[in-house]
Amino acid sequence: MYLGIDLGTSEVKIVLMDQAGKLLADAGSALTVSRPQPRWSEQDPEQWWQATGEAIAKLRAKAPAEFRAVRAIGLSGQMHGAVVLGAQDRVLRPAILWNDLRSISECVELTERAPQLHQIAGNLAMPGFTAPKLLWLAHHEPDVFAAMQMVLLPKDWLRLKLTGNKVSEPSDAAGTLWLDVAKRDWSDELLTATGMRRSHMPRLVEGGESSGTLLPEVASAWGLSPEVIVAGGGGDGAASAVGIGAVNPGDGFVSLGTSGVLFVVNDRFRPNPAQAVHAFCHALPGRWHQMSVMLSAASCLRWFCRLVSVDEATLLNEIAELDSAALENAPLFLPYLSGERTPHNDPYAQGVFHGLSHAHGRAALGYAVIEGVTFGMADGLAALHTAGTEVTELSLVGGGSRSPYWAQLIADALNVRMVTHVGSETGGALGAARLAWLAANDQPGKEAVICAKPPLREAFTPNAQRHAALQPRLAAYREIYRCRPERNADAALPGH
Ligand SMILES: Nc1ncnc2c1ncn2[C@@H]1O[C@H](COP(=O)(O)OP(=O)(O)O)[C@@H](O)[C@H]1O
Ligand SMILES: O=C(CO)[C@@H](O)[C@H](O)COP(=O)(O)O
Repeated sequence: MYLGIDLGTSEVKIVLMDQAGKLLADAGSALTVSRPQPRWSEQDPEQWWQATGEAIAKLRAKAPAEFRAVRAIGLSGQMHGAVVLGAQDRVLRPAILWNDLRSISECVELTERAPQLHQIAGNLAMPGFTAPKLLWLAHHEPDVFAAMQMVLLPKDWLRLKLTGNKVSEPSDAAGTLWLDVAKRDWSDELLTATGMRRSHMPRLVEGGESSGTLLPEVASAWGLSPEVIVAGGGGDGAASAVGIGAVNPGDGFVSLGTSGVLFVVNDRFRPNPAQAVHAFCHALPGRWHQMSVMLSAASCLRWFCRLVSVDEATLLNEIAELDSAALENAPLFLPYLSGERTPHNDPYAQGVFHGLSHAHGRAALGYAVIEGVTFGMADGLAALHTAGTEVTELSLVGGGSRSPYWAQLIADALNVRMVTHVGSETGGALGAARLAWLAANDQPGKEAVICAKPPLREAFTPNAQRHAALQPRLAAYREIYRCRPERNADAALPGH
């Protein structure tokens, strides 16, 4: 048996997978995000650890005998977050998350300090990434920066709690802006630009390699053997890719989680910073990927559902009842509730409802929300096209993949066949379990078996008529962003 733990933004999700790759059980425990100042986004790592313990207890109760047979654990997690450790591995402040936008001017500074940044890291400096956060700390919390001995990514901090080892792996490390992405190793030049050294960084293993075994006290608390291996794992994008078998060049998926991701596998490092496309390492050796990232995707739906006191499934049913005239006349929505990365790299971008009238009820507004997120994905796909990447089929993963209506809308808007697989909604957790299986297995040819595509659940073929009908609305959506008000001077981010 293998466990996959995905430290998401809204939830820790854990899956139990058997030795045939079948999902036996899953469990989760919710997380909250703290926003103590505008544009800040933080979580207390202790909350991650507590939620992981709760989810483990739920999972063990569901399948006690199978749980005891776990041989290896894989980790997946929200990327880019900075967990700053001092002496004795003490956490010095709340973790600064991937959707935190405080380090805007530090991105400009970092780009000036490291002119080679785009070539080495393959990405624009964006406030969500880890390196600018540390420059911000140096400027605003110099005592914390001076006491810092190590920076860990969120899932790698969980690993420290599980194994006592400070280890990361290339797929998540690529999102720090400290990695030489082509070489899959830390870059001394980029570290120096942030006032850091290699000794501040964890050791690197590949995602399907062992990073250590469970600490005896954790093994005993969880009822597992201390010989259980913890695999390198992956950032949640790369781990989700492993979970749905997107492991060969050209394979890709769309993730509708808190964030929105369009991910395509490459056989080599293919940076294209001009379009704010991310170019990172895959969780499997010798492979990279390009990715467009929306800072708010299904989280826009959650936000709207809370505002109008309805759950997602009910709202989506109401949306499905709208006729074509109602869809054509629905308001437009810009999903930039926490700025945007691809294609704008604009932390100042804001959400908009446009074109409201007395005729609109919550279903029309709800439609506008999911359509706006879908148009954000269409922009992401256009950015990947400019970066030379073409796709004909994409898997859909994450919480948003529970809605067949939304899957069809994405197929129609992107003009790409969308598919869901068994386990699609579990996102990175399934991929983490597969990486654990890889780490615990030394059979030749194991990757083709372990990382195969899971059974197909549903396919959504693009409807040409609907694609055409959506084009004027997509054009208007793009125009509304172009009409945004002037921002202040430090909005001059690279690529913006
Ligand atoms: N039935 C549904 N249809 C569409 N979206 C849904 C549904 N149920 C939940 N969601 C959305 O899924 C999102 C959570 O997805 P998840 O992949 O768990 O996110 P994360 O990994 O960021 O924690 C929420 O924003 C929620 O609104
Ligand atoms: O910033 C990114 C990828 O670059 C996000 O994908 C985070 O990794 C958070 O993911 P979710 O919580 O939405 O799964």
